[in-house]
Amino acid sequence: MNEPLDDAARETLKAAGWQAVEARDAVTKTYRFANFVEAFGFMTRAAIWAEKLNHHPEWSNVYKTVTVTLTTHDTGGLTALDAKLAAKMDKLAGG
Ligand SMILES: C[C@H](O)[C@H](O)[C@H]1CNC2=NC(N)=NC(=O)C2=N1
Repeated sequence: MNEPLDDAARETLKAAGWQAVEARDAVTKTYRFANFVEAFGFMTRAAIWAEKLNHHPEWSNVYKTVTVTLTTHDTGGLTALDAKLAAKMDKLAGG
């Protein structure tokens, strides 16, 4: 779980719309929802999963958009935990 993410898993993230962040080993995605309640509902559900996985996003919300950055702080880069949380968030966002 704590090894750097392999190339295949990085490709999977890219294909799912997660973009590489410049100057650090992280990925980012902006979700756009119908309204603020949908956006905040997503964050609430994602937060419960993040706590369950003990893996937490860097994120921000402006009205109906939620911008998420994922990386593993303990290792300073992407790991399987980020791939797992990314997939979970995509599912919760309906994607
Ligand atoms: C002690 C605890 O397991 C760690 O601080 C966890 C909590 N959540 C985390 N979240 C993320 N994104 N990266 C981490 O390295 C991390 N570490």
